[in-house]
Amino acid sequence: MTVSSAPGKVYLFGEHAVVYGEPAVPCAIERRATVTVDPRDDDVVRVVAEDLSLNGFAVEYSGSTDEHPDVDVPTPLVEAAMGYVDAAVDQARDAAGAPDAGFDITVESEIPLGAGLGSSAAVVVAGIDAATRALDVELSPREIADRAYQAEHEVQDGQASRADTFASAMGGAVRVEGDDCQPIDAPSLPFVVGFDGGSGDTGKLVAGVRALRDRYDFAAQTVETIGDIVREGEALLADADAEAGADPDEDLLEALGELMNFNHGLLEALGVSSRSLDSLVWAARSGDAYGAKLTGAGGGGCIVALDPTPETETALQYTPGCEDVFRAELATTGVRAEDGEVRDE
Ligand SMILES: Nc1ncnc2c1ncn2[C@@H]1O[C@H](COP(=O)(O)OP(=O)(O)OP(=O)(O)O)[C@@H](O)[C@H]1O
Ligand SMILES: C[C@@](O)(CCO)CC(=O)[O-]
Ligand SMILES: [Mg+2]
Repeated sequence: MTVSSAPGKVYLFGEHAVVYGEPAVPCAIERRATVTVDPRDDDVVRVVAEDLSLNGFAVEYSGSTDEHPDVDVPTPLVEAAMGYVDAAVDQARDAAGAPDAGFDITVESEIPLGAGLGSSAAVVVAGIDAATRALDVELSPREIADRAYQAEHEVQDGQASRADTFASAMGGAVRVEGDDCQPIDAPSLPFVVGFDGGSGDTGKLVAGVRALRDRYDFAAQTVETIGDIVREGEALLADADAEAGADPDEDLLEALGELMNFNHGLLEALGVSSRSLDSLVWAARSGDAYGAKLTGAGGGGCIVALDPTPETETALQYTPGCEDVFRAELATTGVRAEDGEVRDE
């Protein structure tokens, strides 16, 4: 049996624009998905994913998505829901040259689904690591990131960047621009996450931005301007030259917060915010956060704010429609074995 975990993430800046080659800075956070894999003697894949509740049903099915799942919901819904796990299994089989490998898989996760915290990337990254190790293949975190990106790309109909999967596989703060993915040094940023209880469909939201961008030059320019915000933010982080994990100074937080606010405004213009996300963003700002923005694909789910004091958490807790508030620590480790195996670096 192999067990692997991988973290979710928040975007300091740059979601959506990163899909079109602009840079982005996602940061891995200490909320993890854990995948347990037991190899089988046959070619069946059996997945237990209790968090995956469709119309109130937990999904458990056998035989990859080719066989009829044992739940009382329409097959296309289950197929859509299981897409990421299936894609991770395909990548692991491919990496091991074992197209007929069967597995019993259990997915457990602390990351709300479809809420902008990268649950899909964490499940895919942890799934590929656990399933390849179950087949006696050890991939480096970069190789896992690359395969996890292929999986997300496939499930999201060709509309995915490397950002979520790279952050989840490597941990820490990272910078992604097209195929260029690098870890970066960032101070310990005081992230506060507010969750509206909702979710958005990443593939659909990305398709919506693409349509706007194809239709209007000013939407294409908006995407480029998000890239400018990211470049400005990176320069601030580089100038601050803070040691990874050090406490950031107030000037840096103020400047980063201003850029986050600007970034949120442009995401809103691109149609990926929502009434409740906007309301959480404004609650965080009135709670004295340095800045606040939606994180991830949007449509519903989470916002991220910067505040070292408890004020933003308190303001969010008292905001109608806010289901959960928590402080998100930077996850310094990306994908890792939870079964005692030590990775060769
Ligand atoms: N615990 C889980 N068990 C099984 N599948 C999961 C789990 N968590 C996430 N997934 C898969 O990931 C999908 C959600 O991915 P999606 O990309 O829409 O949102 P996200 O990754 O949480 O947010 P974002 O991409 O905006 O950061 C779920 O529909 C499911 O297919
Ligand atoms: C919206 C998006 O930029 C981030 C989703 O967390 C999509 C992607 O990068 O694949
Ligand atoms: Mg996702």
